[in-house]
Amino acid sequence: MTDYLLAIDQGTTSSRAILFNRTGDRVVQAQEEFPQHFPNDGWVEHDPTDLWDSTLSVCRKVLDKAGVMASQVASIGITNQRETTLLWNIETGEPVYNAIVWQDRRTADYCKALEDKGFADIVHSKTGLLIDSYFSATKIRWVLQHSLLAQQLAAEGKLAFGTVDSYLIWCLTDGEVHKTDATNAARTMVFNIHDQCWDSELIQLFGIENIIFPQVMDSSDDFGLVNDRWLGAPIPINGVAGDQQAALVGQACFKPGMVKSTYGTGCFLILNTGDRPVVSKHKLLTTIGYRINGKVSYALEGSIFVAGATMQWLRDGLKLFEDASETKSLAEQSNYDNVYLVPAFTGLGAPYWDPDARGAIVGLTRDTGISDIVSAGLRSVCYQTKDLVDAMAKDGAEFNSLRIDGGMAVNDYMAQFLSDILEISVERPKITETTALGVAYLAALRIGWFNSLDDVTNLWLADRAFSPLMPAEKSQTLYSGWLDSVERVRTSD
Ligand SMILES: Nc1ncnc2c1ncn2[C@@H]1O[C@H](COP(=O)(O)OP(=O)(O)O)[C@@H](O)[C@H]1O
Ligand SMILES: O=P(O)(O)OC[C@H](O)CO
Repeated sequence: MTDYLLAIDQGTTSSRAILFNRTGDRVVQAQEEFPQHFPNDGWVEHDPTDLWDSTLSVCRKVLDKAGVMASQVASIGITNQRETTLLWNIETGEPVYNAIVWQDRRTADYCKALEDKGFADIVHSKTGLLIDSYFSATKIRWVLQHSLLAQQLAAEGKLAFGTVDSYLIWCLTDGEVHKTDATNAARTMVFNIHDQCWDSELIQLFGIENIIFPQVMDSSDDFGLVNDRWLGAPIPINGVAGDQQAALVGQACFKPGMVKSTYGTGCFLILNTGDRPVVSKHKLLTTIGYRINGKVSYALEGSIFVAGATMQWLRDGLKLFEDASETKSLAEQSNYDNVYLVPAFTGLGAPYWDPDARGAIVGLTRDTGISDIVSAGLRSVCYQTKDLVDAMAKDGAEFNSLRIDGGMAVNDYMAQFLSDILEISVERPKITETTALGVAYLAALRIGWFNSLDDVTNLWLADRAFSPLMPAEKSQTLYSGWLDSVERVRTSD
């Protein structure tokens, strides 16, 4: 009897596997962190072997812990950090360079030059994205320019590109399958989100021809069989989605106007816009929410590069506490409102898009203490969310509740302050690992465990709702202090 779904969540700082049962309950979970490499200012890399080894290891661990055999797993779903770029030999699987991570800013100058030459409109109209080093295309170009092996393989027609999902699918199927899904493809800056195909004009613009791009599938589809040597049985892969889009599914945001915000390493606010790709005038991204049975649901996205990563920096860099779970009680001890932490460690994302900005702590006085800085760190995530919500409002999207999830969402101080600053209700679901849950649902849909997305809607359960408690006037004063602080670190308009 195949009673389980295995969700793989390959994130920026850790790989996780979660085993779910038929009703979407989490049975067992395993997680492994892996090293981050920062070879230069603004550069962030992962060793592809770490991504693969940690993924395989957590899959084996969950099966082991649960006492479940691979033959009892009906299907696998893969969700992943998006945009992160890998290039490998399609015949041997040997990567030609480290994975260049979404946060990496090494191609910022090249992106600026493209903008100056007037290419922003064509890129935006085809991909829904702004020209930025965040996305895969210019990372691919960088590897091609700096790796002789990559050039040689490209010339021989053997150089494969993929985001993390494709690389893991390639590894899991022992090189049999080179596929991705539409949500991941939509983050590469060479995928036409209207025609649903790789765009040859953009591929030429970025000078990344002669590369083998993965076949683009629905998010709920057939992605091949895991080779039985890895887990002990040939399990099919039936769900694939970028982690932020998987969270949209896990949060059951299926109606146009529904919105979720996921707080992991970064924070990503995604609004479902239905079958209509909405074009932002305020530097938000148009992207694909999910594609099921060939039907695309579009979304509007605001991307913040640093959310939970601020907590990691306060813990590992400043050594202010030992565990992120201490931050709630620390922040509650703070009596100061005027300390602001602007976590622009790798520039600022939406709606500023300023890759050269760097972080700052503003408003320090002689008696500022650890609790004030921790509280400023948690609040910075809420202020940044408000930046996104305001940008969406200017684009005509107003909403009166927001569903939150991700590692940071368990923090009640953060959730309450978020509600206060946004002046709307903030809802937290019972399962905050909605990313893994979402991709498990996508797999379940494909294998017939669910008939439609309505089944997912029926499973969504609230844990707690937070309503605004702060007087609106105070909330607005605090936010204007944030805007002033951001102005101090910005390098461009
Ligand atoms: N109780 C907490 N309060 C605040 N931040 C937290 C808490 N628990 C975890 N985090 C932060 O959440 C992040 C982990 O979330 P996760 O969704 O696993 O991220 P990712 O998928 O990006 O690796 C870390 O950056 C961590 O610092
Ligand atoms: O690793 P996360 O959860 O912060 O997600 C990373 C995003 O997918 C980057 O776009």
